[in-house]
Amino acid sequence: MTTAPVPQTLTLPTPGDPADSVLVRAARGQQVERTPVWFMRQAGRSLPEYREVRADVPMLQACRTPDLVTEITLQPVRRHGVDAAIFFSDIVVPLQAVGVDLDIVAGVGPVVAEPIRTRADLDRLPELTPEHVTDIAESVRRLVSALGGTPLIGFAGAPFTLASYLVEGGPSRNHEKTKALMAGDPQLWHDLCARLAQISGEFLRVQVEAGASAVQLFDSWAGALSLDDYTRQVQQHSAKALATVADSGVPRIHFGVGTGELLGAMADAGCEVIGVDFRVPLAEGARRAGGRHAVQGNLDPALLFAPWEPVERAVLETLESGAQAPGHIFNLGHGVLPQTDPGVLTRVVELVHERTQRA
Ligand SMILES: Cc1c2[nH]c(c1CCC(=O)O)Cc1[nH]c(c(CCC(=O)O)c1C)Cc1[nH]c(c(CCC(=O)O)c1C)Cc1[nH]c(c(C)c1CCC(=O)O)C2
Repeated sequence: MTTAPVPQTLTLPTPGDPADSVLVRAARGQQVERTPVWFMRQAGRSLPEYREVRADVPMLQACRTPDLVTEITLQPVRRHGVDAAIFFSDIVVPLQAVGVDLDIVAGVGPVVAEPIRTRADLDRLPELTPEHVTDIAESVRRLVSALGGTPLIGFAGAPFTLASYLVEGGPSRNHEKTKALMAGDPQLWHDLCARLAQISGEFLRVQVEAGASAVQLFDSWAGALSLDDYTRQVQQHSAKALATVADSGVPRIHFGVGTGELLGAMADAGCEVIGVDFRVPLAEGARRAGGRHAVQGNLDPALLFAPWEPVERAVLETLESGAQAPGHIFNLGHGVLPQTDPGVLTRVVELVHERTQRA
């Protein structure tokens, strides 16, 4: 056993062109000299340097302050030497930007003051324009220049996951009000999702135009749906959000949790990479997606609390499974848990790089 490594001091900006980075090439299924690795929620409470800068600043205020967004986004890149930065923001930021009264409550998640459940409620939800999020474009531009050859991943929440927060009024285990609306008033449901697709798609476009090298659409809670409901009620709206940035040529990653039954339908929504959670082996995920997509994932984030040997074994098994897909971006099967030892994350990055390095 070696001791936990000291945080690396990676010098930014790194050399190179982010459009030609290992992350972007792996996403396109092209040859790479090593398997790229980054972690969902790599910026956040697992890092002491994050807790320090966030100490007196509410989450949404931090997301709208370019100095803080830039610093927090770069923290895990400097510390872990990951192959991509993910833009520090939240899926509810564009909703707040168009005027939805909401807050992110620590330990709970997004809480919406006036949930959207009627036609009149929907009429109060405007479309997103670039003017709503000039600070987001500014943060992205600063990051792209600070990162150099390291790609920045932009992101947005998918219509279903955003609708769940808006309709329920906050986090939900069963999504019962959302499913009741979907079944009880299909026209209102589709109109709500169409508005959310516009908002998500535009939020992605703003980030891509400011220089993001890839995007991820988070449909975190889509796994709560049957394949039939997903296909009839949700897929077309996620497809519309993803199509907004299709012409840009940046790779699109599509991810949700518990989506083993939905991977084919999510792949068909229009993406280059399918995110696979820890419940489905990557090779099987690639097969379910139709055999043409690169995969991203999928180490169980809870496993990082185990001793190093089983962690190492699982990383190697993940790499072996991922090698059978048309391309592999190493990640966790969901976000980094707040109590995770960041030293273990750094060791995972080193292990992935060491074991996959090719001449
Ligand atoms: C469902 C969802 C949300 N937000 C997001 C999703 C999709 C990803 C997923 O499935 O986890 C997306 C998100 N939220 C955040 C990021 C940052 C980038 C990164 O991955 O490093 C990303 C990509 C920051 C954040 N978003 C949030 C935090 C924690 C806030 C804090 O540090 O106080 C961070 C770093 C808050 C948030 N926001 C949301 C939740 C459930 C929570 C957690 C609440 C809690 O446990 O306190 C909604």
